[in-house]
Amino acid sequence: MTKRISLTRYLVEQQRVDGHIPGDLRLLLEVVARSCKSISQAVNKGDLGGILGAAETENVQGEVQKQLDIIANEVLIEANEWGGHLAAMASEEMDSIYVVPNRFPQGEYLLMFDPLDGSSNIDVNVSIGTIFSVLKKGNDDPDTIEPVSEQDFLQPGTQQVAAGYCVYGPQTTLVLTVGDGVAMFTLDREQGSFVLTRENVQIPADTKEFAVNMSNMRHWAEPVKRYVDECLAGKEGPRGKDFNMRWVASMVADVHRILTRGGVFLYPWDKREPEKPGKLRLMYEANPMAWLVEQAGGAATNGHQRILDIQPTKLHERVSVMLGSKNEVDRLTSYHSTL
Ligand SMILES: O=P(O)(O)OC[C@H]1O[C@](O)(COP(=O)(O)O)[C@@H](O)[C@@H]1O
Ligand SMILES: [Mg+2]
Ligand SMILES: [Mg+2]
Repeated sequence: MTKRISLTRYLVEQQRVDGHIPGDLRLLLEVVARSCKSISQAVNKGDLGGILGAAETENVQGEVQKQLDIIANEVLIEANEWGGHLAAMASEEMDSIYVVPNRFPQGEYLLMFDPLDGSSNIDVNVSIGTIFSVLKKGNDDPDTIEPVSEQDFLQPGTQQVAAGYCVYGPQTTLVLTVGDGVAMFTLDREQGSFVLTRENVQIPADTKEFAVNMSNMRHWAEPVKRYVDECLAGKEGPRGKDFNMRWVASMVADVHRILTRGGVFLYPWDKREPEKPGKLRLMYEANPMAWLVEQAGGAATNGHQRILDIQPTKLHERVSVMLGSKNEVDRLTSYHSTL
């Protein structure tokens, strides 16, 4: 029988044997994983838990919140605030940062999350997830301790010390990187623990599968139109091969498929709201996914710049996203520089 490695053991090994993460970060990630387990339980209850449907509120982005958006946000805040490893948190569902109250032990990390990604899929029983990213508070000098502010969060994705997501689908799977490749853990519901099921995940450099919301095609910029047109032209077109298309409308599920079997995911800028760089949020959607994809040998760009190099200017900053199989992302980048 093959040895089962729990998430806890994997993290201990990352800390002790490989020296990749400090003890504080390990404990923080365990709390995040426990929160995902609770969210998974709430998600699984569905109608039985009375938690489906919209809440009567909007988030800072003007999107109608679902009850589960709010529940997942509360689970993450409540579980993490007393853990002792965090200075502050930020979420898609909160206008500004949440500073850990000083009645709780303080830590040096900053946790950001999209508590429930793919909200439009909650009520129709399609995969959804939680995305998270961990940064270190910039100022470590104990003599000049300043209160944590939004400014502390505005670090490029290259500064992440851990990132991942948990997808609530037919299985609940937590996917994680601490900068040492990508590992996947499946929730064993009977045992109540995450078990390592894939290590050293690799995205093939080439693919025949793309993911994009085609209904927006008429709004896209020329380079994206060209790329998708060429995929659609199939064997008879310049690519000389047929492509398949998938669009779950939950970024977690689409990225999970790409990490599992390759592909390319696009949520590009479009002219419906030309002043916004894109729909997805840089800090807690694009950055963690971009790091996971790069750690698996793929690439992630906004068309002009590597996503992880973008210097954020605000917490809820948006970004155009193209990520996945490296050769496809490189092709998209080249189309942006020539058109
Ligand atoms: O409905 P659209 O326009 O295709 O958008 C789908 C995209 O929006 C998102 O749902 C945004 O996430 P939230 O549900 O967290 O707002 C992505 O997960 C997904 O890729
Ligand atoms: Mg989201
Ligand atoms: Mg969300």
